[in-house]
Amino acid sequence: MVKNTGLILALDTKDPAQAEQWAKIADATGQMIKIGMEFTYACGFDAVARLAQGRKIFLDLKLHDIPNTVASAIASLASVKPAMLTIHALGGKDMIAAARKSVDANFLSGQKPILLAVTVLTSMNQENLNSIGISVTPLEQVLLLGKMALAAGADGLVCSPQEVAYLREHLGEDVVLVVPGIRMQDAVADDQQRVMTPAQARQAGASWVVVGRPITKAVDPEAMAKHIVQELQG
Ligand SMILES: O=c1ccn([C@@H]2O[C@H](COP(=O)(O)O)[C@@H](O)[C@H]2O)c(=O)[nH]1
Repeated sequence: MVKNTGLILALDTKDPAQAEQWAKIADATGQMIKIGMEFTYACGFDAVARLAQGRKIFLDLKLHDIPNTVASAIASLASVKPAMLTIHALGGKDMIAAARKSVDANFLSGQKPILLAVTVLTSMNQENLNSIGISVTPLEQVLLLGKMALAAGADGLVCSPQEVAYLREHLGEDVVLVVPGIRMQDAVADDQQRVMTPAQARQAGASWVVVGRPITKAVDPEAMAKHIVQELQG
């Protein structure tokens, strides 16, 4: 049976008023919001905390540094109480294990964020991988990093929708798979390379899809969010 897939709305803006307006769309459709580097660096953590009030947030800062630095950074994020948090799988198993330890030590039980490891960015294709010295396919690289990250303590993975069915086959039904790289049929992909539609991502087995521009740049963002929620419910 195909499970339902949740929608996470990416609030990629430097404007707190704009972010709040989009967050209200997520509230109205009962969805989670994603706050990333753009908003956090432009507006600061007080603004992140204000947006997070009464909401579930996915804090997508893609931490990637030496283990001690990542662990300390995660401790500093505890006050924001994110529901999900990202680190880069490319930081390796020691960094991921340190992130796991820090989540367990610094968040109250019941308030621990889902620790997600970003595998291969959805903006990368085979040529991009080759250019950084990786000769396997995106599919193989995502599985390799995914297995390593889960063994080191991550709760789930960020990958493209194109890898989801393969990961489900190899990693099982329970792993949390959060999936950006979502575009409507025949829409422009922007800087995304490995894309699928919301319905295809659901069919493949995504736990959550992350959608930004297809909603925020739509003529009617709320109507588009509702449409995507419907697609995700089959
Ligand atoms: O591999 C990744 C990891 C994160 N993202 C983030 O998702 C959204 C996608 O936005 P769109 O406008 O729908 O393309 C964005 O915030 C990225 O930072 C990703 O795209 N790929």
